[in-house]
Amino acid sequence: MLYDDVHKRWVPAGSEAPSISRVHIYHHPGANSFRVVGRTLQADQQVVINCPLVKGIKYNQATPNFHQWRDPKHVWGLNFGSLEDAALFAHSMMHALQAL
Ligand SMILES: CC(=O)N[C@@H](Cc1ccccc1Cl)C(=O)N1CCC[C@]12C=C[C@@H]1CC[C@@H](C(=O)N[C@@H]3C(=O)N4[C@@H](C=C[C@H]3C)CC[C@H]4C(=O)O)N1C2=O
Repeated sequence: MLYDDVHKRWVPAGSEAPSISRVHIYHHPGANSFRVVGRTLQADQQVVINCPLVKGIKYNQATPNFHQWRDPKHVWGLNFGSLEDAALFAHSMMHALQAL
């Protein structure tokens, strides 16, 4: 999800209706860079998030299954389908942020 600062509300990332997506953190070892990429599970595999991780990002676990962070232009929010997914993603995110 993306936070629409003008209307003060969360909106689904990507241009289509809200849908379940699979979100990965990709590591590029050569550049030691990380990127969060999410695609819808539907056939179209629309990319709904494609966010490079930069040093200093504060990953906020607002609730056990809703985590959020800011990049220069957006505030991203992930509503996890399970607490296990949330914990796993947070663990990977914290690892990435420490490696930067
Ligand atoms: C200093 C700073 O940047 N602080 C940021 C947070 C932050 C802190 C530290 C580092 C990075 C960041 Cl990102 C901040 O406070 N932000 C970032 C943008 C939005 C927000 C500002 C105001 C609103 C008020 C309510 C609250 C909110 O959105 N809560 C969620 C919520 O209302 N929802 C989502 C789920 C659960 C809730 C937890 C699912 C959909 C909707 C709903 O439940 O229907 N807000 C925020 O989080």
